[in-house]
Amino acid sequence: MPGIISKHDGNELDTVSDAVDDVNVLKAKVWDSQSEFDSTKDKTTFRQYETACDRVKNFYKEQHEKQTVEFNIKARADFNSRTRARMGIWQAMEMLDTLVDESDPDTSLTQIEHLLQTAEAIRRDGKPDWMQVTGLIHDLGKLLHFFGSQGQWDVVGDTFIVGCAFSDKNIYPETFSSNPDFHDPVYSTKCGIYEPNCGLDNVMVSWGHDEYLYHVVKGQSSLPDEALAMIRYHSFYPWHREGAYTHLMNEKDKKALEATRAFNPYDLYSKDDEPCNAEKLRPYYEDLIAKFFPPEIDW
Ligand SMILES: O[C@H]1[C@H](O)[C@@H](O)[C@H](O)[C@@H](O)[C@H]1O
Ligand SMILES: [Fe+2]
Ligand SMILES: [Fe+2]
Repeated sequence: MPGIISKHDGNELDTVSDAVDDVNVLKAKVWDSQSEFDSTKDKTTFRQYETACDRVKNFYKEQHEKQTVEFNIKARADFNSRTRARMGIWQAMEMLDTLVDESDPDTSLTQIEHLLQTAEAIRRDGKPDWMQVTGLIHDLGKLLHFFGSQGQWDVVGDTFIVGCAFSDKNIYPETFSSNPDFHDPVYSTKCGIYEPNCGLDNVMVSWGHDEYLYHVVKGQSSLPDEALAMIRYHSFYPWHREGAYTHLMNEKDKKALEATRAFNPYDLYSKDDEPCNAEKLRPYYEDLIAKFFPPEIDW
């Protein structure tokens, strides 16, 4: 009977794709442990969500409940409907500095510190100019918080895909059961509203600082595609670290994944580096910024 055959095939395919996912997780972990970034650090002390404080736990509970397909469509429409500000990169960094990120268990330093620590770690490893600038700007999308966001749940934190089943590779996966999409007959299926292997350009990654900054930077800088991938996916841990959502990837995304993984250690493990001297570093980074950006851009 065709029904039985297709069900049987489907199950086998699911098992194979789960196995592929598991291999990807292992690869990501091996890659991470071998990454050339500071081998003296104990990397197991970062991202400890089980033992994180209530501030972090409450943040994700709210985010996982409120990031629905409906919200994501509205957020993108709102983004396209207006320009929020016009300013240069350094000014944007200064503006962001007052934000304290509620989702982050690993740093209580200011955002400017985190941006400089990331860029400096990349620079110390002798990586190219464009990657240093990417480190310097990668979290500037958190400016959304000053541009009418509803809270922090639509700005910071790890990202995931909406419109298809929430992966259990997300942190606190049980909290998705409070999201109305969790019970939706289409959104709760493996591919949901998407075609298998449709490519991540064609899916909605939960709205926040990554997606926002990606769109801001794309048309207004000369940064390469790898930099855009690093910006767009740096919070997409279930994908770049845990190997989830591979069934939605296409060929192009393989390069994006490689770039994102190359960037991640600098973002994450620089969080306990010594604080930087912003005014001393400023001339160096202003020169770099000028190589890739005009003096002011639309936000
Ligand atoms: O808490 C952090 C923080 O908000 C980062 O900016 C984001 O990129 C990470 O994914 C998240 O875990
Ligand atoms: Fe980030
Ligand atoms: Fe960051």
